Amino acid sequence: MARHAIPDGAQPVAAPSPGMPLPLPEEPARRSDPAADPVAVPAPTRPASPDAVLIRRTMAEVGPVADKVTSYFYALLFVRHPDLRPLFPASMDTQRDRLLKALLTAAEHIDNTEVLVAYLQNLGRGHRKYGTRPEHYPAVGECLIGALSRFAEGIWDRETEAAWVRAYTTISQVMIDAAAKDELRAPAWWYAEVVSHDLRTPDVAVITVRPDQPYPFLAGQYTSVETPWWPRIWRHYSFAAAPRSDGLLSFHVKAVPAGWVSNALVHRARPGDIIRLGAPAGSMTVDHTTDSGLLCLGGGTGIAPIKALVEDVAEHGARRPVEVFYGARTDHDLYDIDTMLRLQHSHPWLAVRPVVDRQAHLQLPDAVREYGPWNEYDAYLSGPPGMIRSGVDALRDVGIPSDRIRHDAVEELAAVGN
Ligand SMILES: NC(=O)C1=CN([C@@H]2O[C@H](COP(=O)(O)OP(=O)(O)OC[C@H]3O[C@@H](n4cnc5c(N)ncnc54)[C@H](O)[C@@H]3O)[C@@H](O)[C@H]2O)C=CC1
Repeated sequence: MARHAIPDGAQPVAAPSPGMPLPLPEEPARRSDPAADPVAVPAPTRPASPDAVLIRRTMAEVGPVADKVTSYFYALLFVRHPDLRPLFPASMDTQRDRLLKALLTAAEHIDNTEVLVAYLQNLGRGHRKYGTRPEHYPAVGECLIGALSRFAEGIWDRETEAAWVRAYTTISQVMIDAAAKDELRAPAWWYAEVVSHDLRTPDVAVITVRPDQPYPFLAGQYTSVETPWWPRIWRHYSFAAAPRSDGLLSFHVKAVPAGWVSNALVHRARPGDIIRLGAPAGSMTVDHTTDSGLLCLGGGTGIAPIKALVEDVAEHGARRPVEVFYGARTDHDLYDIDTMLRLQHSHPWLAVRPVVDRQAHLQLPDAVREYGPWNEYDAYLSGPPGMIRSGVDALRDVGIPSDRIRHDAVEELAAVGN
């Protein structure tokens, strides 16, 4: 999927010790899958546990000074545990708010074990590529509690500390166990050689890489990418093709202002360069047990995973109707329209409708309302966060139930740093 830039994974968390804080968010959880996007799941209605009350009270207390808490936490961590500094990127800019976001997510779901565990397992697996080890967790926990107790001084007491210690202990154990299990079946990362680099517009490149060992994934998923020029800075990109027999993977990357990784990939990477890939993630995948139609909205480079989904349906041989709405600001930005039209030509069940903002005088989600009916369709959205939000609203309006609308997590998309 080559999603262009989805948020970047978190960096290593370091961590907890008996009782510490939480880890950083990592893989972008995409779409409305509880495991991927715990934030999307409604909070349970049963009364909060005493620990949850104390944890949420702490979060409310430190919320207004979140930046200070985060800076202090990292300062403590690096001063007390300098051996952990190399696990993090040289520049901590994009790293900073990841910790707090993870904390908020975990705190929000502290009583919702099923959702929290799925989220933390994903986080634990994703931390393998940072070199995070079980012995790092206590250090993170200790410094997290140190930072929280300082900035929540007014409400901090023994019970609050004990609640954080219990929560952090559980959190870190779930992450450690998930990483250990994953270690038995997959590498922590893959090296991949750039084999082609096709600059489609001045700022969009289609990049194809060859991983050093088999890379199993599903169409619609994404991965994390680290370039040799910005060590330990990882960004998420969707795979732009379904799994291929030659094992090659491709991504669509748009260079965005101040996007270190995206600019390096678009303007610097050349065949022969070696990048690193994290594990595949995301659940915006096709359910092959049904024969419902697929209604796909791809905005800009968000067309990448949509193309992978179309190829996936084609490979499964099912004649399911697939309708793709491909949105772009100008004709020129429809950089992959030829590929999509070729697919349409080969597959009678596929309809591709380009929607150019300036010509259509409307945006992608509005165009969908002019077609239909869509009640027999599953919907897939991929693109900028604003498009996902208004797209979900539009799709619900035309009668598609929420559980049939798939996309990566908007929170993560919004955090894309590129
Ligand atoms: N799996 C995913 O969800 C993926 C997401 N992306 C994300 O897609 C974005 C692509 O960026 P660009 O190519 O610059 O796209 P862009 O900003 O040029 O937007 C492309 C099209 O999306 C629609 N759109 C944009 N904002 C909208 C809004 N607020 N409401 C309704 N429709 C809207 C319009 O039709 C627009 O022409 C990046 O943010 C990237 O992170 C990219 C690949 C995969």
